[in-house]
Amino acid sequence: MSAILRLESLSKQFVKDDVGIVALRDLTLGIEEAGFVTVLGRSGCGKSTMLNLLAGLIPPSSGTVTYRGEPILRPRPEIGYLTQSDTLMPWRDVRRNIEMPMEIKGVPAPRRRERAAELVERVGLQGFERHYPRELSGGMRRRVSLARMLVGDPETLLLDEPFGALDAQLRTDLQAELLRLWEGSGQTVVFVTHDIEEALLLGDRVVVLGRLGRVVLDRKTDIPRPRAADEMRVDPGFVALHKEMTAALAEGARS
Ligand SMILES: Nc1ncnc2c1ncn2[C@@H]1O[C@H](COP(=O)(O)OP(=O)(O)OP(=O)(O)O)[C@@H](O)[C@H]1O
Repeated sequence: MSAILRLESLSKQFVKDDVGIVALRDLTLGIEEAGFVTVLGRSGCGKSTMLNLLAGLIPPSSGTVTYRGEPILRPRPEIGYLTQSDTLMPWRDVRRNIEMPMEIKGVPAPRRRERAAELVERVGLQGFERHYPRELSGGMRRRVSLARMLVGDPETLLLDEPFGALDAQLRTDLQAELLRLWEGSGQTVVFVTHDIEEALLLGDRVVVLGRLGRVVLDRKTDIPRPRAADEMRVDPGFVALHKEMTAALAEGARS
């Protein structure tokens, strides 16, 4: 397997009030280029810590994280990261939030405008360019965050429960939009969730993490796309995978 991202014997320990908290212990995982991998795990098993390490936001306590064979020591422009909570700037409107990564890179204003307009269209926010985050719904804010992540054309996308706080219908819509944006793009996606159905509907490979990031199950799913949730729920193959994931999550919580 040619892994674009590789975690090798990775451990992460935090220190809080002089007490060590182990978040990940000895995690080894390779992520293939252009694939859609979902990482499934209960709350607290170290999923966000793993993404923060992949994003180069925090250093490992031991072990290595590499991207195309190079150690990840700081955030890289090739890797986009969509965190669980909103990090939009409240004082910037939609367009200027989307333009922000380009501003940091020093892209000239006309090019920024043009690129932001493309992204606004891709995520379906036409007409809202001059709105501020507080004037948008939760789903729209997620779209802005998605657009801001995509604006620099990252090769790899890290998404941390990006649609967790949304209602079921909106979540389904945004999942479909994400797949539409990803399909044929050649981008590598690592999508973290604690929802089994979401993991199976989106990923081609599901990695189930247990306590301290232990890999309990690592499974290629081979479910043909498109995958409609209502059809999948009655599909025997999907139901069997769902059961397998449920058992893996339960096992991960035990040990
Ligand atoms: N900055 C930090 N300082 C101290 N402890 C931390 C820090 N970040 C994470 N932890 C601890 O590391 C463990 C793993 O946390 P992490 O956020 O990675 O889990 P998670 O699987 O993403 O959880 P959730 O699904 O609830 O977001 C937890 O015990 C958490 O309290």
